[in-house]
Amino acid sequence: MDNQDLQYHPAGDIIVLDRGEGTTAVIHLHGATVLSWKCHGVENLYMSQSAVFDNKKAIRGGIPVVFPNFGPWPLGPQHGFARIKRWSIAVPPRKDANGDVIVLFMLEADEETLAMWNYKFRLVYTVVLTATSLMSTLVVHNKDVKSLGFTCLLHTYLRVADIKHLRIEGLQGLIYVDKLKNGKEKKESREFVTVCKNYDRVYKDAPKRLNIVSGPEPVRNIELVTFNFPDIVVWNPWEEKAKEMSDFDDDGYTEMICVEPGKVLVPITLEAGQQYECKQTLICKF
Ligand SMILES: O=P(O)(O)OC[C@H]1O[C@H](O)[C@H](O)[C@@H](O)[C@@H]1O
Repeated sequence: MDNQDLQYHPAGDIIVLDRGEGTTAVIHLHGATVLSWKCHGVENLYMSQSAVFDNKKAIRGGIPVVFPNFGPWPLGPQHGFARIKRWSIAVPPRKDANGDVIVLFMLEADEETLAMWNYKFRLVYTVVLTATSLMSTLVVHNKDVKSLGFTCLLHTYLRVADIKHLRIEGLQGLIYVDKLKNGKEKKESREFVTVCKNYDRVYKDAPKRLNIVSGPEPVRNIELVTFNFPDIVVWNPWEEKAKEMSDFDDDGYTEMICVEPGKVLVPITLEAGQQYECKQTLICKF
């Protein structure tokens, strides 16, 4: 997304973090969705050209926040409501002594969320832009007098130069749940995970560091470092499914991969007053 595109959004919806030298992040208050993360002028996130910005639908691309449920849900919309609620700015963007830019967003229970999920909660989402990284920290607070259970995930759409040259390093030996085979479990034998078809797998107990490399020119290498996100979802809809989604470009699957750190296979239970912190750091390796 370039700055010109931002003109299409109503004023006040968009937060721009600018660290200088072409390193920027753009965040939409709808879902606190990170729309763009550029490192020295190079965009690292995929945003569908057909994404809908109506402050209703989840934004197709960037980093939507999934809470309180990953996947289909009897109580509300797929992937929960956090990605389709308007977040508030808890602390406006500011630069720290290193020149890094930090902003904090907040989402709390309201009439609409209580009607589908009857728990008082507070989410605090911190985004930090450094010279080479984008850190996203989600803290879930139980503000209720009863315990609550949830799953959560950062639905990170990475831009890849060409899906044919993608390899994800660090998943070898892990058990994964294949969502396209009725949740069948299998062990990942490959040193580098490649994707050449509709792909929707949840890797269990993933290591805290993964590399997502794509090429050929320019070679993109993103390191993903996680905290309290034991599961990694890898998703690419491929050609046929991409065409079925009105907000997904027909050929978009060739230039994206979702690598989504989450806590999705075993829900978290928080007692009254407790909190859970989880974090992803994306590092641009040159
Ligand atoms: O279309 P959405 O609701 O945004 O979901 C997009 C995708 O999200 C995740 O990656 C899930 O594992 C997929 O099963 C799902 O299709």
